[in-house]
Amino acid sequence: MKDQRRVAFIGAGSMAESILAGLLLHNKVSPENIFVTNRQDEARLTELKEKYGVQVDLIKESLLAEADIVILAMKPKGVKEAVESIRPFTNEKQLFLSVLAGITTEYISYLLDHNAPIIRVMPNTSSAVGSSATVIAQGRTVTEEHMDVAQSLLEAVGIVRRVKEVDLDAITAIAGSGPAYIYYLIEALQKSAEELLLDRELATDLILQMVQGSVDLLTKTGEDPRALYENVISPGGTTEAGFKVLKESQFQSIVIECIKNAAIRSSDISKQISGVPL
Ligand SMILES: NC(=O)C1=CN([C@@H]2O[C@H](COP(=O)(O)OP(=O)(O)OC[C@H]3O[C@@H](n4cnc5c(N)ncnc54)[C@H](O)[C@@H]3O)[C@@H](O)[C@H]2O)C=CC1
Ligand SMILES: O=C(O)[C@@H]1CCC=N1
Repeated sequence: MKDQRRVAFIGAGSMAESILAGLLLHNKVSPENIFVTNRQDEARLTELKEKYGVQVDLIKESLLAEADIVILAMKPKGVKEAVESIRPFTNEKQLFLSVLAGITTEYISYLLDHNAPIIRVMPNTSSAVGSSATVIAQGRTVTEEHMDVAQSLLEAVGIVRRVKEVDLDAITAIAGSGPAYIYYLIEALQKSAEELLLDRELATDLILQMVQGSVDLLTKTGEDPRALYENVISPGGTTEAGFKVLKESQFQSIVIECIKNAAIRSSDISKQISGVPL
């Protein structure tokens, strides 16, 4: 069902665009009810207006006056300046969603200086095609009804799970940053195909279907990844030869380190910017 609430995006970068594109693609909110602002980049706002038909304005007062739901989508380091710039035009009836990595609901509450409900959200860029793996976590003054509103809105851009805010650093590292790691792996597969003199277009078609098919098999069988990769490895065969290199270079340990480092960064952002670790 279409949501009649008016949604204002504060920040007009790649994450804001992914979410608004997903909301429009799934007809969840009409373009007349989506308002977008940013710090000062008028050309970017015009680009979004032309591409999606959304309402844009550099002047935050009129934009905020119209909004039922405010989505904070600037970089974490810009949160103080951004929230201070909108604070006079906000009120406790508005529902705030923050997609900012590492920024706690308590800190946003402190910046707003009132008790508006704030839900911390961690989506990913697959929102643009309705395939995000999104979580929502309840801030202090958030009710179940607010959570239902956020869930229903964000389900237009993918699956939504409710979690505790304390788990956000780990989830940010896995599901928020995760697409970048998967694309990096896909790029490595493309580079291998190139070194093996395969046609790039053919290789890309095969790689993408292979990745998609692997996810489909996992999902449809409910098997452990281990059972499925063991099925692929024929003794003395090609996969075993490939795996030898992965194991020698401790591929899984490297991935685990990568995710832990991203989670530490999320927690460090909290400490550096808000000084209030959760
Ligand atoms: N890119 C991603 O895959 C994901 C990003 N996020 C979070 O989304 C947020 C935005 O990330 P991106 O879109 O990648 O960044 P971006 O750099 O593409 O966009 C940031 C936007 O915020 C605007 N902005 C900066 N200061 C502002 C101010 N004072 N008032 C209004 N707007 C202001 C900028 O003009 C720009 O439009 C970050 O906090 C990030 O942690 C969360 C999940 C995934
Ligand atoms: O790299 C970042 O900090 C953001 C948060 C998750 C994905 N991108």
